[in-house]
Amino acid sequence: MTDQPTLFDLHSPASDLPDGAHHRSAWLDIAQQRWIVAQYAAWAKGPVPPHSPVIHGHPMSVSMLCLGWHWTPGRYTRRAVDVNNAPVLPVPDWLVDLGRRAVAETTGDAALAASYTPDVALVNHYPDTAKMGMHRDADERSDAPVVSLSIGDTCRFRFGNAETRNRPYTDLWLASGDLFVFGGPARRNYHGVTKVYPNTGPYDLEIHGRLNITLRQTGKKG
Ligand SMILES: O=C(O)CCC(=O)C(=O)O
Ligand SMILES: [Fe+2]
Repeated sequence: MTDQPTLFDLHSPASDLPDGAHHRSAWLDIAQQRWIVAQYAAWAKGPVPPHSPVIHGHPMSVSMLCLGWHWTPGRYTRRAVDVNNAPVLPVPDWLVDLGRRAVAETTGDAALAASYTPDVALVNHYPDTAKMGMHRDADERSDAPVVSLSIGDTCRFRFGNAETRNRPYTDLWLASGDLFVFGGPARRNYHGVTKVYPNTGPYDLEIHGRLNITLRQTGKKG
């Protein structure tokens, strides 16, 4: 029990975050979260099922579902080259709209929000013991922000600096419905998920573990 987040931990000060990184708690209400879980169930039926990408010979502990473009380490392709070579589903318009609202509300930059057109969504499902090592989202040519939505179990999220996987970094807790946006000077900062806290999500969501959606703009043409 000692490694469960305490009430104090859950209110980690957002002011610790570097410029360009923003955290909004409970940004999605429970009805929106439930609806997104239902969309996930539909996406997971295919044509490309969730899969664990292999990095340096090791499968990731998360299972990933891609919309818009398929991600494999280092590149985006239209077909799921490492799964079944089927074309991935498009990014739905409601998700693009949600991304624009997220950018507008966190950055206050209306022009940036209006031009934000995420063409890929990576949907990661974290079972109880899954983690994601410190990495940079660096396979996109565009500097447009990354918008991240969390649903289900709470995780400990580590947001660091652009140079190394090590300190300085900020640990914060992403709970169900939370929004995290990183762009501008923080767009290439290292980040990762160091722990998921089992059974901490809303009891009435039809998902076990944690779901995270990141929206990105690849900068790729057609
Ligand atoms: O699960 C998260 O909160 C972060 C996911 C992430 O960093 C990624 O998909 O690149
Ligand atoms: Fe990432």
